[in-house]
Amino acid sequence: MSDKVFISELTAFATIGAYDWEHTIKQRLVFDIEMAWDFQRAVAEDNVEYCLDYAQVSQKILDFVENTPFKLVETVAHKVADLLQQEYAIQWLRIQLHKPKAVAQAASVGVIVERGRC
Ligand SMILES: Nc1nc2c(c(=O)[nH]1)N=C([C@H](O)[C@@H](O)CO)CN2
Repeated sequence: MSDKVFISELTAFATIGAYDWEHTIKQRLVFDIEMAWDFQRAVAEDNVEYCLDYAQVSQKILDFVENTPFKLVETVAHKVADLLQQEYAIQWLRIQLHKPKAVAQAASVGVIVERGRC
């Protein structure tokens, strides 16, 4: 199966950082996510009920990330991957998580987490 749903540049304002001062502010986290999903039934019935609903997935991530304090971007990426695999029957997913202003000289920094098989 090679059908995928993606969410690009999903932006959350989160309490995130390894240092104490970072827990007094909100910082931007940006997610690029790809998720394997078999489109067969959704296409056959042309019905969103059988889709992996990108709007619902986006809201679930934002609700979680914007209401939970984290130290590391690694923790955010792992917990979001866990959340998605618990909530949806996703066989494979890839999350690229950016913390855009964390290194002044870099366009962006962050982590990539991949789960399952495509
Ligand atoms: N691999 C990581 N390195 C760093 C992280 C992180 O979450 N993962 N975080 C920081 C600080 O929070 C930084 O973003 C702010 O100075 C440093 N390195």
